[in-house]
Amino acid sequence: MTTPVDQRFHLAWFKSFTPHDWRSTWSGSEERDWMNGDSHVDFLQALERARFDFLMLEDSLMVSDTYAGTAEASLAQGGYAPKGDPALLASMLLSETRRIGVIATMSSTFVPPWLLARMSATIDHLSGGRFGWNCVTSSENRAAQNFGMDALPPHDERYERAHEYVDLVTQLWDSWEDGAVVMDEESNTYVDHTKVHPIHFEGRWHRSRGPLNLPRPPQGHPVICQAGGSPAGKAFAAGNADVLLSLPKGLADMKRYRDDIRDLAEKAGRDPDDIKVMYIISPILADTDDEAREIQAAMNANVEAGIKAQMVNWSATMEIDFSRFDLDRPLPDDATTNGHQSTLSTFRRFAAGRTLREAFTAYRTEAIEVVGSPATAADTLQEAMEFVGGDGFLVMGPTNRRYVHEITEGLVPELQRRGLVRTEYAGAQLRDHLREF
Ligand SMILES: Cc1cc2nc3c(=O)[nH]c(=O)nc-3n(C[C@H](O)[C@H](O)[C@H](O)COP(=O)(O)O)c2cc1C
Repeated sequence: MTTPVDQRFHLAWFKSFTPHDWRSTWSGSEERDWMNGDSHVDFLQALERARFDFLMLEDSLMVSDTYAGTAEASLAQGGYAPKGDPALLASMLLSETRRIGVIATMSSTFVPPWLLARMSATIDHLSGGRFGWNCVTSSENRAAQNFGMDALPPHDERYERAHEYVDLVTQLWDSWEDGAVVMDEESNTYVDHTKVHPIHFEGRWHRSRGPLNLPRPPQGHPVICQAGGSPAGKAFAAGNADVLLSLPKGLADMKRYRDDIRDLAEKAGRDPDDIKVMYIISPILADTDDEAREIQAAMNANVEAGIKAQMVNWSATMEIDFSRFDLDRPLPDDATTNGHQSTLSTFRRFAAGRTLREAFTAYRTEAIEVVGSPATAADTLQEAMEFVGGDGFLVMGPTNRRYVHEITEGLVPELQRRGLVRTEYAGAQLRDHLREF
């Protein structure tokens, strides 16, 4: 008898702790009240009812003034700042849910490793093992200047430092043996000191004596997430991450990217099945395919506003002033970044032979277009996973309640009926969800 192949894939959502969708007709009180966290709680509970693996909270550590040399456009847009601390929000959200995981972004370039190890271990304890760290090396000199540096270290050096950083953080998590807390009243011993070890870490970039001052986290090591796309970024991710957020476009690229990561992981001595590659989607859903196409057309109608928003956003992450460029000419060859290099190189390939206006009009962050009724959208996702081989999708879209429910109450039940996503959590911790299939 042959065992049926488990076709299931993973679902997660990407969000910022910002007034995310404040311009939408359907944002409700979110535009004013986002800072108290309540709407995020509702949002995460909806994702948990739909049995998502996790919510990923992005972060950046600055107010950008790259676009036209002023913070005006960036602050007016309200997309990059204001922004709250995602790890603190994660802690609140996890206390209001029971099974779903939350991954928060923290920078290996700016946060001292001992602090990061402690904060993530604390949240992992508070949540019974449902926390993850999105390990980024950060992308902006403006952020570096908030931490007393003149500029960021160069791109590839940041990944070298990050390798060492993860090694150090992992050793700190392991500095308490499992079972160090004995709570033995007879010998009046809460912690057995022979099971708690300094690490005496002496690296090229980082030093720490250790040990950490709290027991090993429930997951041992909280889940590590990464989104590197450059050669240095991919090597780092393949060696260290449990889950990858990726930017490839189209089925062939998606498959190539995943195969590449799995190869690199194997070369690093890891089981490739321990790494899940998630692809970005922004489904446009409606009762019928025609209606969904109409919504898409209406969304695309305001081209100029969309281009401006994209340029302001990328000016912030890449620290390239896109306002300098003539929209009716191609992207200049000398536009380079010390920030998101793979994002720029993907866009450069896409923009070849197009004016900037044409390129920005046609470019989408999503890996594949998902437009239609829940059944059509489910077909698209199913076919993509059959072609690529796994591992799942990261929804990046407006987080007003209406859109969230279209996904969680419309698309997900359709995927569940087809046996393509889970209907119940099998495990209690975030890594259990990721390794369930
Ligand atoms: C889905 C996704 C989410 C990301 N989130 C963040 C983030 O929250 N903070 C950050 O500084 N960088 C973030 N990045 C940028 C990545 O860490 C990385 O710098 C970028 O993908 C470019 O890869 P590279 O550094 O290897 O060139 C994200 C990238 C992707 C694709």
